[in-house]
Amino acid sequence: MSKQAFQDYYPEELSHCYGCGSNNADGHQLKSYWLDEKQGETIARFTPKAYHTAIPGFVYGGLIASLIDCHGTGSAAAAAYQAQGRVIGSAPALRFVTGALNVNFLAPTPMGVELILRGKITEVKERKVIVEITLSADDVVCVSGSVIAVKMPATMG
Ligand SMILES: CCCCCCCC(=O)SCCNC(=O)CCNC(=O)[C@H](O)C(C)(C)COP(=O)(O)OP(=O)(O)OC[C@H]1O[C@@H](n2cnc3c(N)ncnc32)[C@H](O)[C@@H]1OP(=O)(O)O
Repeated sequence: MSKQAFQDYYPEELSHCYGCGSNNADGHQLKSYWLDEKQGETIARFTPKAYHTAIPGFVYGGLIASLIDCHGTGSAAAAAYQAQGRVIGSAPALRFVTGALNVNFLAPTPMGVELILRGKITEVKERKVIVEITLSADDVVCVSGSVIAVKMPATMG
């Protein structure tokens, strides 16, 4: 696993994201890493707080969607650097936003355990990266999803 999170390379001015920005004290501050860079596999971990409850004992689906979203866009940025043979974080910055987010809730996600997000890069183009993601709790895949990440338009930053 890589030591530094992809989000740690985001510049200060782009680190306010509710899902993964280190400058957002009220956000989730999700951190994503390479699990196996050669295979295009990434990982993130998150333990929901009590207020992330949907029904007592189970995690709110909107939280799960945002974790998949940010693990996807972070993984996309890392994959884009990799595809260009560049060191992650080097200038000019490569940043991705969500073009499309698909989430399938396969089984209820229990509260009280660490959730594991695994990403697999399935397509890398100059302006678009697709990441397939699963979310597991206690080794059970509770959610699958995908993110179509598109290079951040100049109008956004
Ligand atoms: C910096 C870190 C930030 C972390 C971000 C965290 C995640 C977020 O919450 S981001 C905020 C939510 N997202 C947004 O607000 C984005 C708003 N949308 C936009 O700005 C634009 O529609 C944008 C950038 C997604 C696409 O722009 P557009 O000019 O249409 O892209 P374009 O260059 O034509 O398309 C590139 C590729 O993406 C595909 N694509 C674009 N949008 C979509 C979509 N909605 N669904 C599927 N595919 C899409 C195109 O088909 C094209 O694919 P291909 O190359 O295979 O033909």
